[in-house]
Amino acid sequence: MKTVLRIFSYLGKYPKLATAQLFCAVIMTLMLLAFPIMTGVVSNEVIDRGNIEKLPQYILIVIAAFFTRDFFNFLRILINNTFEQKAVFDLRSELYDKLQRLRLKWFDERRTGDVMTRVAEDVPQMERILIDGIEQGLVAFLQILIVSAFLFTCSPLLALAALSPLPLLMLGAWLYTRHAANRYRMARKATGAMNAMLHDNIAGIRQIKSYAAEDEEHTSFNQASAKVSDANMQVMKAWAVYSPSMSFFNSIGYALVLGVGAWQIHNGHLDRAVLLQFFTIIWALYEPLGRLHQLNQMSQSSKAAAERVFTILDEENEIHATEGAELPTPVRGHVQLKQLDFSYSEQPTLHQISLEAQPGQTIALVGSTGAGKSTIVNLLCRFYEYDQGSITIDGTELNTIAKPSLRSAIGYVTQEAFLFNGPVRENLQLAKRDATDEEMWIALQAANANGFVEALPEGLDSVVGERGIKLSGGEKQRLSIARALLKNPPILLLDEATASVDSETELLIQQALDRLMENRTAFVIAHRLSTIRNADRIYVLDHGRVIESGTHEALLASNGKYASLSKQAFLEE
Ligand SMILES: Nc1ncnc2c1ncn2[C@@H]1O[C@H](COP(=O)(O)OP(=O)(O)OP(=O)(O)O)[C@@H](O)[C@H]1O
Repeated sequence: MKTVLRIFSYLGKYPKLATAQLFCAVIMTLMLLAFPIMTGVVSNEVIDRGNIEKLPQYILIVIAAFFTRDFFNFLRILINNTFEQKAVFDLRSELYDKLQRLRLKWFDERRTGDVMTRVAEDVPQMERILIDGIEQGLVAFLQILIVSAFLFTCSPLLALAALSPLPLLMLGAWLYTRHAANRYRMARKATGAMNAMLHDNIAGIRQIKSYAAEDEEHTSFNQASAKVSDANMQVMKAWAVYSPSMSFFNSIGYALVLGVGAWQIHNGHLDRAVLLQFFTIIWALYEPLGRLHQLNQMSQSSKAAAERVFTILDEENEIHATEGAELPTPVRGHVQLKQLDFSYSEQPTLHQISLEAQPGQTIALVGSTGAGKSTIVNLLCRFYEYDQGSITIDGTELNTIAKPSLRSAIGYVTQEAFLFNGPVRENLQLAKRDATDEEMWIALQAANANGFVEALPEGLDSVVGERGIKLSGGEKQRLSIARALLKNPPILLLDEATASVDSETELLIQQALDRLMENRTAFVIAHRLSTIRNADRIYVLDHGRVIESGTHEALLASNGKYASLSKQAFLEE
């Protein structure tokens, strides 16, 4: 119930629309009474008393009432849809905003396809209760109230007969509702899992093809898909029992009204016209009951979807997502890590890391795979919160700085250059929203990327494809270097790409990187010997600890881990 009430709290944002809907619903429902009332009048005035001249005006009144009802229904549908679109938009926007502020750890533990299902499918699903809650629920509820009141004024005994199936209907609804939420939860979960698999497989379509794993993946997909079908079948089986049972209980009401009405007429306690009126309006009592059952079903489904959406909305934001200390400007770029400990889970990943970069220095991080180099960079970006120790930038403790302030001072060039599926221009403007074409060309030139961008069919407006699929590895790297140059941050984090490119491209990339590192503090997860040689200081990591540090020459001379690493292939020139 708490979840349903929370969904309804979204109504509060649009009180005018909600009131307008209510108004339309009341008018519409009142107009329903015109026909049975006029039937009674026609029966008395025209049929019994013979006032035939009044018939045309009575018929006109009936037509006018039907017109008014349908006109207000038209208005209600319009208002309802406006409301629906606004509410779905708001919620999706709130959810997206939240997603962007969640801790990275949260994403590490989730499947992208499932998160997408929550935004794209669960939001509209949960909104159905808002939309139909008003459209169906409100109208149905009003209709039941108004029609019942009318029936009681006509004949209390017949009205009681008409309403007698109500306890059975309520019992049925309660029985259905008790387990429905769980059935819907299973269905939403299965859909999320299937979409997660679909997302994974499409992202990895090259791997699937290259390993000729199409058939196996198809089988796995079918298994996930069958779970969705099974879960939906459970939902529909319960509905198949519930819906006709409720319809049967309604029908008992008709039989009772007929029996009690005929019996009363026989005993002279009831006018025939009243029984006639009952049969013209009684459908308007049972029809909304049917809608309330559908609404019950919908509210269970909405509830299950809403739980998945609210789980995200209730997650804690990453710390200092928007507020916190500001870095004193201009940022000089003095970065210091002192006795830093960190773990992703129970296993400790970094132990007692201490290192320092003076403003403008290049620091190379080297070490075998899994040693913790990327983790240090992740912590400098504050993608994760460190457990113990300290990181300072120009003397300000990193874990007190507001993320926008921190991240505007840091440029991060990842090993695999990630480009969004849009034009070159938009990919560059990610670094500087108001960058002019001239600024972009200067950055592209410095990154040795101007040549190939000029050669693209639409220059800056050429679309690069998903993850930059339409560009070569070397081109993507240079574009991401241009992006970092455009941002011009005082501190640079660089994870050098290991993928080999031809020597000409290598030279172009090396020049671009040299320009990028110039005049700023740079932490480089270095794979190229040239970068390492030029570094002011090299820190060698092993199993999450700094085991050596110094210049290239000094470290070679000490003949330790660095010397042995430098003989291995990953420190290639
Ligand atoms: N998001 C994560 N969640 C849990 N553990 C992680 C995560 N990222 C890395 N690790 C673990 O932390 C350890 C250090 O990983 P890290 O990526 O920092 O190493 P690295 O030195 O950059 O290695 P490589 O050169 O292979 O990229 C590894 O044991 C790794 O399995």
